[in-house]
Amino acid sequence: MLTVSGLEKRYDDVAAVADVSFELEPGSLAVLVGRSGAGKTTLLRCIDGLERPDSGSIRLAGEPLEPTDAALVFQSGALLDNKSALENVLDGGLAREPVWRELLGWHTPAAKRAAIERLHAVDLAGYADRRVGDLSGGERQRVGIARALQQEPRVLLADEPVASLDPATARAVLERLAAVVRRENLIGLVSLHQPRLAREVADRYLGLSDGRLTVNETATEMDPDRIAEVYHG
Ligand SMILES: Nc1ncnc2c1ncn2[C@@H]1O[C@H](COP(=O)(O)OP(=O)(O)OP(=O)(O)O)[C@@H](O)[C@H]1O
Repeated sequence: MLTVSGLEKRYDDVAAVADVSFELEPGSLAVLVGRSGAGKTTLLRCIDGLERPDSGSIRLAGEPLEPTDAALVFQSGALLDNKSALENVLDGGLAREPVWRELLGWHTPAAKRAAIERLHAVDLAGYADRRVGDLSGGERQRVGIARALQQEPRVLLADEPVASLDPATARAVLERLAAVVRRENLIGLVSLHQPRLAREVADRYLGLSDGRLTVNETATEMDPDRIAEVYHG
């Protein structure tokens, strides 16, 4: 269980995240919704350890969440175009390897095997040697997911992971992400701007408004009108 309690992050006089508390279960995908500026990115960055909250706590199974417990899916634009899909995925795991390996860019056979499995998990089994710059937007985004999985996270986070994709590709990428979360019993939290896609993958909705948590409901508790309201209100 991921337990966020009383989380607060301020930028000068703006509370980007204000007294936010919720719990998320392993094996389920929560969709984070809210208008532009509601605090979604800030919340995801706090959980990933990229921002230091001003107060509150983030715990995993009762222990403080370590930075290596969570991985944020890289935006596809942040991948290295001149490297292969496999190399981009392997780079995701570098933080877990000794510094000398990181400096030399050497990877163990076990890390390579794991990276190939990650590519397989996102339906890119035959793409290991393909240059990322030559892949489609949806394929690139799936490399981004595989790269995050290479960190062996228990919490998988993504900020607008399908924003730049056409609807059919966006659905395929999200379905793959949801399948991995469920199969590997991860705690998934993804911000999404598209209500229709959210309906297809969400196990739970978390809604932010001016930094405050205004929605925390399971997908089965939410009727379609309410989902529309959450997105527009
Ligand atoms: N580094 C920063 N310095 C100052 N203010 C910031 C910073 N990052 C975010 N903010 C402010 O915090 C609030 C929340 O921003 P955040 O990016 O978390 O919202 P968001 O819901 O992710 O928005 P969007 O959907 O547009 O990405 C906004 O008022 C924003 O201007």
